[in-house]
Amino acid sequence: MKEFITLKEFFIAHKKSFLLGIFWVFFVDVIGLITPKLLGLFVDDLRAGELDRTGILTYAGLIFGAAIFSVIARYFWRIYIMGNSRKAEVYLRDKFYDHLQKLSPNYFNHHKTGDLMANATNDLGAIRQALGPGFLSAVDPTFVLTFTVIMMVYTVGWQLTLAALAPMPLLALIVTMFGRIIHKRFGEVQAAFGSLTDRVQENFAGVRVVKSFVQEEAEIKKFTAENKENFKANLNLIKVNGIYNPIVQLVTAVSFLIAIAYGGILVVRGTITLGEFVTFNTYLGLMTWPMMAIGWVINMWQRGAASMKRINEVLRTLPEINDDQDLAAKEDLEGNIEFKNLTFTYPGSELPVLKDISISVKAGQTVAIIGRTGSGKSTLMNLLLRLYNPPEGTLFLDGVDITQVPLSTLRENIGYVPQENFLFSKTIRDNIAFSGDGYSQEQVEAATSLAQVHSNIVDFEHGYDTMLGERGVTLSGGQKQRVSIARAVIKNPKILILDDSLSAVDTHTEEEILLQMKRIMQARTSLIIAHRISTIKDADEILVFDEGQIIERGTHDQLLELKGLYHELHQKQLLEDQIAANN
Ligand SMILES: Nc1ncnc2c1ncn2[C@@H]1O[C@H](COP(=O)(O)OP(=O)(O)OP(=O)(O)O)[C@@H](O)[C@H]1O
Repeated sequence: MKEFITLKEFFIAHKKSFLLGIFWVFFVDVIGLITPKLLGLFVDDLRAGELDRTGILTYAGLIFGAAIFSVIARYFWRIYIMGNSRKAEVYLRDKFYDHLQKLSPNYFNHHKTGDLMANATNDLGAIRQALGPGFLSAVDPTFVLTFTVIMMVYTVGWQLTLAALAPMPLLALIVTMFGRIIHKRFGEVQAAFGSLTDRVQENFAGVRVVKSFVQEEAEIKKFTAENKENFKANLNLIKVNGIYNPIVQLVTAVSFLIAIAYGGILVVRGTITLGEFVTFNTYLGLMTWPMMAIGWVINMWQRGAASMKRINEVLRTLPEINDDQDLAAKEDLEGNIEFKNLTFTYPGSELPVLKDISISVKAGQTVAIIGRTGSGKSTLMNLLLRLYNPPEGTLFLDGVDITQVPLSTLRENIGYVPQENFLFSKTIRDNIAFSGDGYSQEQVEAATSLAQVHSNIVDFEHGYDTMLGERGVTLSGGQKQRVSIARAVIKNPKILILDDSLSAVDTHTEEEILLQMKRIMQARTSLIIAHRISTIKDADEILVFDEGQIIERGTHDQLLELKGLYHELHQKQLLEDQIAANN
């Protein structure tokens, strides 16, 4: 139960409607006690021959009136109690999503999307069930059981009441025992579902790879196996529920057996009237549901608590990358970057990916990085964006340690074109204006013109309103790259990072983009990672990376003179260009 502390603020804010919900349950349960009493009096009056037509109609009218009150009150308990559970679900889902947005990229490297989706759907559903039907089924039976036992003793005395309720401790035992098994099996259902969602999600995301490797059949088989596991887990839960409910009903039937036998004898002896016997049995009937509900409630609360625990585990994960508490307010950056003897190892890895890197970039300069794949180029940019934490004292912006620059200032001042050009399933305009709502059409077009993609966009039937992704068109690799560039430059950033962002555009377009960029980036800093020498040859400084180290550095001409790796790459690319031209 302590897991529900996460919802403390919610409970406090909504205590009034919780109390109102409880009031309406109380009201319904009190009305529920009237009907059996009326029924008993009716039987006794009928037996005594004291009822005429008006008397019968009066009883019928009273019983009907009680039913009407009960119906109205039930409507209100539903509105308050179920309504609150829905509100709690919304509150928690917002909190959960909010927290996920704050977690570092590294968290998502180690947690499966399917599991997080299961948290956001199944777990939140189980919590809602606990707070809605679970809460109702705790309050309602408590009232019903208490009031009914009092009324039973009042009507027929304690002996018959005690005798009829004798099997109830057994029921409590069964309920607790089954509760544990059900809890365990529910956990298995959750795990199986998480695994299934994970497979589906990954499969759809990688559909092109699956098809190009002709793995449809193999994937279908794997899915079928997971689906069966999911089915088995659910069936195991159904089986235990299937035994549980009849056993509970059997125990209640024993109660009735005692009530009829012993109660019948008391009527014959004249200790109680027939009407009281009817009232008592009707009360006993009222107790069946609360008795069953005890198990149901325990079950539902256990599920809810297990789900809450899983959600709490996520909520209690602190973001690895966060602003220091006593951070000086710094709202702007000039764009001076300095890496000082930086050595970096990814969290959880053993070997460093970057070794003793020292680079100094003055505001307005363009520095380019080239090197073999896996040599640590993107890692350097990840650190500059503080997607990972660099060791203290190794990375400075305008002379301030990066850990002392507020994250919002840092990221708002960087225009980043990632290697994977992820675009959202939204319109092209919305994708470009992703970093803010206030961009005008002119600003969007200026960005796309710079990125040389404006003419492509206006050629689409819906122009800037063209939907991308699952619900729309698929852009070519080069178009995607250029839309990504437009998305970064529209921010007018102090620092622009292009991570292999021109690889899919032809050399002529590349030249155009670079020329335009040079114009707007004069007072800004650019870091360009590329594999093609044509992209970087005009940079103020070019760094050649190999196995996490800078092995050569200088301008294009200086590096050619060195006759090292850069020279080798240059020769290779010249040859490739010549072959392409000949073809
Ligand atoms: N999140 C991570 N956790 C652990 N290791 C990582 C992580 N990201 C990258 N690496 C490793 O760090 C090394 C450098 O990767 P990085 O992406 O920086 O190389 P790169 O030079 O940009 O390569 P490419 O030119 O292919 O993009 C690789 O060996 C890679 O496997």
